[in-house]
Amino acid sequence: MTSAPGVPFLKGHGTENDFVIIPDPDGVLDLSPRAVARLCDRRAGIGADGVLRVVRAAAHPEARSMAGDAEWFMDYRNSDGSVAEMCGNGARVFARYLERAGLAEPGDVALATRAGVRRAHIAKNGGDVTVGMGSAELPEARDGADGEITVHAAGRTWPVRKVGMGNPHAVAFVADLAEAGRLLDAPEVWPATAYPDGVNVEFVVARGPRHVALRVHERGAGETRSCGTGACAVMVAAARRDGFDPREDGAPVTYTVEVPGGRLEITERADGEIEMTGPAVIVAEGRIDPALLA
Ligand SMILES: N[C@@H](CCC[C@H](N)C(=O)O)C(=O)O
Repeated sequence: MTSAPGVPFLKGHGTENDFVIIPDPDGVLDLSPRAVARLCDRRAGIGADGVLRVVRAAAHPEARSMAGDAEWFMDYRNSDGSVAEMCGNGARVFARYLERAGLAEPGDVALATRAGVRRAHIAKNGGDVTVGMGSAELPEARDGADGEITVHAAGRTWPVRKVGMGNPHAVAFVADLAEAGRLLDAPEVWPATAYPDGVNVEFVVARGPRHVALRVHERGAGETRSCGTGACAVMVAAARRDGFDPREDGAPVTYTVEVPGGRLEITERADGEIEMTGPAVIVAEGRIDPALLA
């Protein structure tokens, strides 16, 4: 019996942030930025916000040092082919893939990412996945000599809170999510020097006590239906705005973060660690025509 031609893939999503998953345990695939962009093209490719390549940590130069702590490396790429440090929704879908492929049991699994080792907990029977997202970096809102950081979209301007979740975020509180307009282009953040490597921008409204909703424009992907790291950045910015700081309060705080594609529960613990819980679904699997990867 001969095996079917093409490169195996799966398609999955977490709160409708969708991914092409490519198992490549030995790290032999040459996944160029062009190939990633073609895979993610919603008309000429499979279509996705990003690619999750599943590589044994020991087989990847960027992850080898983590191989003692995590067997699998999440090689995440944005839909334009660029590399990002971390993807929160992707981490849940990655864990779900490991479970489905028999590479991890329901329960705890460690994942190597470019932002470091992250620990996930996979609930039984296809239930939610929780990921330990690390702690947030919250520099002062003011950016040194450059003054206040602002974001501009649809002819309006808002101040932003700068938050690092392994990757960069600019969080703007708005009165209405529609104020940001259609977000066909990346919102402009000033000064550009505040984010030398580009930025993910979140617009946020309050929905109730410890309950917010967001829209996001992702670096390298455009407006998406959800962003896990973005939701964590928003949760921390909202918590500080509401007067919660678990490290000082000595008590955890949990927020519900609504995204266009669903909802996430996010807790900041007293030690600063942020835990995000949400769905992770695999919807299809198949084979990629090698011409698409050329
Ligand atoms: N959708 C992701 C974030 C993906 C990376 C981001 N676009 C970046 O370039 O930093 C998430 O769920 O966190």
